[in-house]
Amino acid sequence: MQVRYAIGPNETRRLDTNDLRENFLIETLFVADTVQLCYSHFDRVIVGGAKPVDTSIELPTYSELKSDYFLERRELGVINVGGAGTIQVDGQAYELGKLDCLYIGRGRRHIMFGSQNANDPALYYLLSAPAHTSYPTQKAAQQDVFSAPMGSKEGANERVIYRYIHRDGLPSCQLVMGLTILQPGSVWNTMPAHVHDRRMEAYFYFDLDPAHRIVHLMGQPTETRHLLVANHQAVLSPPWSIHSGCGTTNYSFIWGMAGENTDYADMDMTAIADLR
Ligand SMILES: O=C[C@H](O)[C@@H](O)CC(=O)C(=O)O
Ligand SMILES: [Zn+2]
Repeated sequence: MQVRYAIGPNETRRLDTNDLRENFLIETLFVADTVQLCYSHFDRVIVGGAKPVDTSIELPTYSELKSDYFLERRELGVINVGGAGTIQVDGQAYELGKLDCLYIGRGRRHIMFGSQNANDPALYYLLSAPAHTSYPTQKAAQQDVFSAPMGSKEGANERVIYRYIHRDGLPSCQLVMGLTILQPGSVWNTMPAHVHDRRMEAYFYFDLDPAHRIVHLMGQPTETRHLLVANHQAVLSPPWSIHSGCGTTNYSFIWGMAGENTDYADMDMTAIADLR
């Protein structure tokens, strides 16, 4: 498991391209028959991916956690961005099609990730945060969750936002999680941009043509930086940072947060004209 320390806006403004990428970009989430994880000290969130191809894979525990099993003190949100698969949670099977979500509560010991077809493996995006209590393990299918169209063709940001884990959806201790799908011809996400100093956020970009890139904007609203991001890569957004992006074509992304509250609408907006 990689470990990333939390750094602040004063150090961040002095970083060059490589240092920015080493601190905030997670390049590799899917490696066949493994779990890849990155432990961030921003709200102690773990971001990762599991890609079972020829075999099912068990979520291991890690020496960094000093726990008997991964979810001893944590909760986990999972969204499948690949082919159909099954997740076993203490022997109970949950089938996840593409864009279905599973919330797994604190205290669940044995988590097994499987694919139905090795030629079209499941790709499980993982987001975990410390948890003070145990909420029920529940699946949310994409067609059953709250969704809202956002943006406009004129703004090049016509998109649909799906909320899975949040105050009015699947309950959790800290996790808030969902995804956004941009329409063909739309390229901008999250503009006007916002911060929420009470929560960190991670963006995971998917369904992006491998030849294309996202120009992801981060930093304080008046001190922005950018990261060039490829398909299946994730960005850590500190609580003090904006998170917004413009693609060279359309794409989708999973957003996920942890911190002070599970209120999706808690955002402090910045006017576009105030960005620097
Ligand atoms: O805090 C919430 C998040 O940044 C996202 O949900 C924003 C987003 O999906 C979008 O504008 O497309
Ligand atoms: Zn946000």
